[in-house]
Amino acid sequence: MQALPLSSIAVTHPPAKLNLFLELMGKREDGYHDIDTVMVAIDWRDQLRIQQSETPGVQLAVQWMPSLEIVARELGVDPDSDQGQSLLAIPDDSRNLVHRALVRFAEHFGLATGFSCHLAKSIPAGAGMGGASSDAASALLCAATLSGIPQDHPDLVVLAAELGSDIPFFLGNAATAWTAARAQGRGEQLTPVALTTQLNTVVAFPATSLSTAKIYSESSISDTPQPADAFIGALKTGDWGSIASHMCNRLQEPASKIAPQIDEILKSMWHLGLRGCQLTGSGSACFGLAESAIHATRLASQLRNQYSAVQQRGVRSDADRQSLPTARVVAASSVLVPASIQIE
Ligand SMILES: C[C@@](CO)(OP(=O)(O)O)[C@H](O)COP(=O)(O)OP(=O)(O)OC[C@H]1O[C@@H](n2ccc(N)nc2=O)[C@H](O)[C@@H]1O
Ligand SMILES: Nc1ncnc2c1ncn2[C@@H]1O[C@H](COP(=O)(O)OP(=O)(O)O)[C@@H](O)[C@H]1O
Repeated sequence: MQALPLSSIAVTHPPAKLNLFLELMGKREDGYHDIDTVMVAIDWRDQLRIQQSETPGVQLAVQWMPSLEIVARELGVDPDSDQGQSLLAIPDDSRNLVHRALVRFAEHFGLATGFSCHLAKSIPAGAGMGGASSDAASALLCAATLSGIPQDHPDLVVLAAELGSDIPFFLGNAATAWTAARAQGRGEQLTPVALTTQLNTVVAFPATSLSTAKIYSESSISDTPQPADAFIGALKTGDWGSIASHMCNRLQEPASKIAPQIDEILKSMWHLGLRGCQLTGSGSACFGLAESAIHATRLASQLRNQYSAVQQRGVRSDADRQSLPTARVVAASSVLVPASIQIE
């Protein structure tokens, strides 16, 4: 394969993920936990545009979609406040996983050229939705396409696992078209899981970001950890009620101690009729399953109305925020077709 001309732009739409099941199997000596999790990619997506540049190095520009103001309003935060900054300020330097992924890619493959990219964020950060990991996996695949390196080059998986535990899942989702996968080890040992039905979810992101490392450090391991087998059995039936009743997330307890609004949001989701309501990953986003895509859209709109009523009453103190949380709410389905890379 040949590198594409420098004028080519690779465009793709990295999806978010939800952890339908997450159990902690044990603590490891390297500071990580052995986990058993089942993740599904959903159609809540960022947008990434990458072009090669003559000079080495990575230039990254980041913005929110549809705009910073609209996302801040949905979250009920002032974008200039400390809370707004902590939720909405996405790094555009080497702290961004896209930047790190492209630098590692260029080093590893000995490229003389660099990359210039534009990342439009929609997936909340620090939400347990894997947005940064998905962006990084897409960046590796776009860089490979532009540089004439096959998408199934085995070194890409190695680079992905070095960059973060969740990145191999997104690489597999985009490169080999799986929608759901079981992830074991620290998250990098993947087995695709066939979905027999589309899952329809409502996802709510409370206006708070949680650190993955902090949530793991506050977690505890059950005396009798349950592997994902029974959950995967339920998933294979395609019956959303049975799937919902086998879901669990061992990180929910430590996350809701740090962010009590998680419990409030889960309660309001349950009252609306969503099932299997739980935290995704290390949070703070919560989700529940709905019977159909239409049902999910209707419930998402009802939930959004509840939270916007809270915002219109002008509730702003921290205590009020906890008892009457605000959240960004989206109806999202499991993706049937992975994000392709278009060349412009
Ligand atoms: C919890 C999960 C569930 O899918 O997702 P998120 O909530 O982050 O989206 C993942 O395990 C997160 O994976 P990822 O976000 O890639 O984590 P990493 O960057 O590899 O690790 C961040 C930190 O989390 C802790 N960590 C991570 C993974 C793991 N299996 N055990 C851990 O103890 C470690 O302290 C590590 O330093
Ligand atoms: N491309 C990116 N998009 C969003 N956040 C990023 C990105 N790269 C690095 N970050 C940083 O990583 C943090 C967590 O990323 P995210 O994937 O949202 O976390 P998680 O899924 O673990 O909750 C963010 O708070 C942000 O500071």
